[in-house]
Amino acid sequence: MLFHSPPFIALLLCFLASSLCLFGYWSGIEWLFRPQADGPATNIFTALCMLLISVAALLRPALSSVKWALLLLVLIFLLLRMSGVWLLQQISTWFVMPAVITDSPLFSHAMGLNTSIMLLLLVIGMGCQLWGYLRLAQAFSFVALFFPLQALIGYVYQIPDFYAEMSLLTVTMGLLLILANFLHTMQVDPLHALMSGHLGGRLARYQMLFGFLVPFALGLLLVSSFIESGLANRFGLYVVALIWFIFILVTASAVVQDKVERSRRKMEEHLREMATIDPLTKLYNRRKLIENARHELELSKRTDTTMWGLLLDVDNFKLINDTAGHAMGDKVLVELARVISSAVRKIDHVGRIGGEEFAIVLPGTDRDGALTVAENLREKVAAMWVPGWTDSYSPITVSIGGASSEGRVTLETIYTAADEQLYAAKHNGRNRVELEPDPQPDWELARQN
Ligand SMILES: Nc1nc2c(ncn2[C@@H]2O[C@H](COP(=O)(O)OP(=O)(O)OP(=O)(O)O)[C@@H](O)[C@H]2O)c(=O)[nH]1
Repeated sequence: MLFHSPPFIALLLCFLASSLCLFGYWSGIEWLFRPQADGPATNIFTALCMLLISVAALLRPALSSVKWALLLLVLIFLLLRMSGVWLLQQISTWFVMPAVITDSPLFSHAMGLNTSIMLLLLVIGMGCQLWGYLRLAQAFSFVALFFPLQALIGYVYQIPDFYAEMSLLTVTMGLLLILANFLHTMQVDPLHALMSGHLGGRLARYQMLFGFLVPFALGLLLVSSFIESGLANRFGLYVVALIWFIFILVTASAVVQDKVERSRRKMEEHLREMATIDPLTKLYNRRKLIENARHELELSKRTDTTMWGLLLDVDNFKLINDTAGHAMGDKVLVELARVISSAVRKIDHVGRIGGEEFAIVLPGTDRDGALTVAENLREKVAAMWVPGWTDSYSPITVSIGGASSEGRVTLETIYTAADEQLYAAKHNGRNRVELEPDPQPDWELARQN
């Protein structure tokens, strides 16, 4: 399961790379800490800091005090390095390192300044992350990205000033830690907007890719002439600045676009809700219920099953309005909707199709099932408690009429039959359920006519 988590893989790789690097120092295997012969090496403290940071990030969130302690240790190393403290250089000589390394003219006690700044930004970013300031954490990682990116361009363009003492190994580990930090803070903007699956995000990702590749590739074509003219440094800086500028521009536009898209989606959702949901009871409105019922009818024809339709009407509802006011009537309707919804199955459809009239569609149900549901509903409504009405006046009751889809082809005929049963329930004294005893098929009705 852990291997499905990208930050875990990035952190593990960083952990392994830094461990191997330290092992290289200990065992005298130079290529483990100096990936290019005669090129810059990953300093022993850089490897140690990378190791501590990756361990801190890999630890479970519950071990936050250990995480803080490790980060603090790294911070102390970095501050000592940046203030040029002699002590740090001395400490490195205490490490048991083969003389072949320490005697080499290429051996350096000091971590490169660009590496120190990158690590400092990463540590601060991780601290923000632990504190819960994810956006700030992301911003620090974003700025930290500048250093390995600049070094990488330096390596490709062969401008030593650009990578200075940052080895390719340090570049890789730095990129892995930045990637892990990004993945940890993915749920907040601007990264969230950049990674969004919607059009804005997708477009921004392409823009980002080309915004990097195009200046980078053009620079690669032109850099040799600049090296000859001695202006390679300035040209390299121009390319890095250009890439950075494009990154910022694309990120900002992705955030704005994402915001616009989010509000558009919200509006669409609102409109869809308005078109299908009854605002008072939050049940389906008449239109949507009819649409669902038609769909269920077609399905029942295909699967050769029976569907039942119930019509439910509040008894003497006018009395509630006239006695306790319209607001009380609304309150009763809302409570009624809650009771009906909780009394039916998830696959049933409930809608408010008129003032105090509700309809329930019961797919795959026979007469006994429909009767059980209808009686259960009637009883539940009669036991319903609405403060201000049932405690002062009378219980609320409903009349229910029902008809089945058996032998019927259209929804209208089911509705008419159910309405007749509802009328009968009202006529026979209210607070009653009347279901058609023997649904008459259309062809029989036609024959009778
Ligand atoms: N509070 C409230 N009242 C509504 C709403 N829609 C319709 N009504 C009222 O519901 C009442 C329906 O009254 P009638 O059709 O006479 O039915 P009834 O009083 O329930 O009588 P029976 O159905 O015969 O038992 C009317 O007074 C409508 O104004 C609504 O959304 N809120």
